[in-house]
Amino acid sequence: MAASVAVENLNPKVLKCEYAVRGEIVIHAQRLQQQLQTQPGSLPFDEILYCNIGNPQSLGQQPVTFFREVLALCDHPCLLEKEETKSLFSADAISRAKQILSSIPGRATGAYSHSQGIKGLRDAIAAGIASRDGFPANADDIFLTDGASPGVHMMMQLLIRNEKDGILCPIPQYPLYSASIALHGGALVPYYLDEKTGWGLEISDLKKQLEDARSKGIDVRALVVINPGNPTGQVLAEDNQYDIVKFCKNEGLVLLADEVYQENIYVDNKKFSSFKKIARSMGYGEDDLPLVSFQSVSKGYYGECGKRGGYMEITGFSAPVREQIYKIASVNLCSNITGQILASLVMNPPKVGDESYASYKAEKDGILQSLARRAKALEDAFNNLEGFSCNKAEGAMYLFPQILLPQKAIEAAKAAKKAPDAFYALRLLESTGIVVVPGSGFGQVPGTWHIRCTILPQEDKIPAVITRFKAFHEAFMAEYRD
Ligand SMILES: Cc1ncc(COP(=O)(O)O)c(CN[C@@H]2CONC2=O)c1O
Repeated sequence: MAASVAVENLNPKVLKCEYAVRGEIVIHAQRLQQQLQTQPGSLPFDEILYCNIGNPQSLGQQPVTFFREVLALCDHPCLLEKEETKSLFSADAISRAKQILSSIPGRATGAYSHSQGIKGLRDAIAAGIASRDGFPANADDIFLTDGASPGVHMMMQLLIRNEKDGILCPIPQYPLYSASIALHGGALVPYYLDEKTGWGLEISDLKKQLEDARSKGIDVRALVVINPGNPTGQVLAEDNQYDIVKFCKNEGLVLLADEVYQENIYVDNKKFSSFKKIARSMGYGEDDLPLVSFQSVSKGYYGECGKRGGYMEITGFSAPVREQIYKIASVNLCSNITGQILASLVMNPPKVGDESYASYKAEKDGILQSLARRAKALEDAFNNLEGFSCNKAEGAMYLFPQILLPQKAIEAAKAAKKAPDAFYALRLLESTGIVVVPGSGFGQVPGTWHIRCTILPQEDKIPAVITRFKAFHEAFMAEYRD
């Protein structure tokens, strides 16, 4: 009897979905890692260096002490009754844990919470947003989520009715968006970031793509903006943000603002401004623009990917629509409480005068300054490789260099039935153990080839990464130079 479940009879939306950040190159890397364990010395390298995913703590980054102190105390409240705790935990972590527990019904971190998240934590996050932006924020607009990803899925689920509903997405884009649009059966409407202008976003191109989609009967519902950008690392200029807000308002689009890298800014001439702040500073209020802002505990200087914390702040939607969003959130009952607590800490870190402020600030600055140095070192190294051109990583956690591959390499890739950048990434992995993601996984201007490499290997490993990468690339080019 034929298998009752086979690829042939699965949901075609699942089959259409792709997520390259953990795709074929990573799966091959995991096989090689297995081989290193069972057959040491059998490969031309002794470790796999995962530069495919923005997962800082998997590469040695340490968590922020204050955040972990508070989480530990919240998860084991009886510690707060013990005298010795005062010698092990900072006074402000103890008081913050008590404050958080008092906002949790029954002080029970093991209980389901409100489906938008614990009200007291949402109050704290709203206060943090207001302090960041200088404009009010409302706890009832906040939905705490298990990372930003589920929030993105919820909004796609809400907005996409059928294949005629389109979502404007940047190309290159973080493939959560293309994957979620595919899973929900919608249409991805691309707008190209301009590599020549440092991945700038041209409103004229947005307009052209929107009109082109509408002419084909696509009802474009929303515009996704990732700022700072993944994989491109650009930080939008404020005047560009003003234009984007105006565009969404004029065209009746929901603005989906992915701001998970808001703390990852490495250049002095750019700073992060939330789209909420931009919209409010333009005088746009609740009735002018439907805006969803996504934040996460996975990035920044905290890098707490595995704790699965984050939120979406929803403004500019009518009460009946908000009820539908609440209903979707309620189906999953609630997000995990540890992630909720951490999201409230990330948005309300120690302040000047707090006992932990000095150590917290030293940890935060140390991590961000090191990330900036690593970004610069890798950017310079890539720009010194034949055929590479790499824009500056102004923010986020990635470099996305373009590679001019020789025709012979492109033909070899074709013979291997692989995209040229995937062919390159596979050869890089097999020669050096370095795992990057092919640009094909993010989308790129047709005929151009890129790779995405994180800036996350610990700083003392960066010279070895550069040396190994350079040696591989020189050999690859010698093999395939036209
Ligand atoms: C732009 C962007 N949005 C949302 C997410 C989802 O994060 P959480 O669900 O963890 O909050 C990521 C994760 N970054 C992926 C994961 O690591 N590398 C990446 O490109 C991201 O880069």
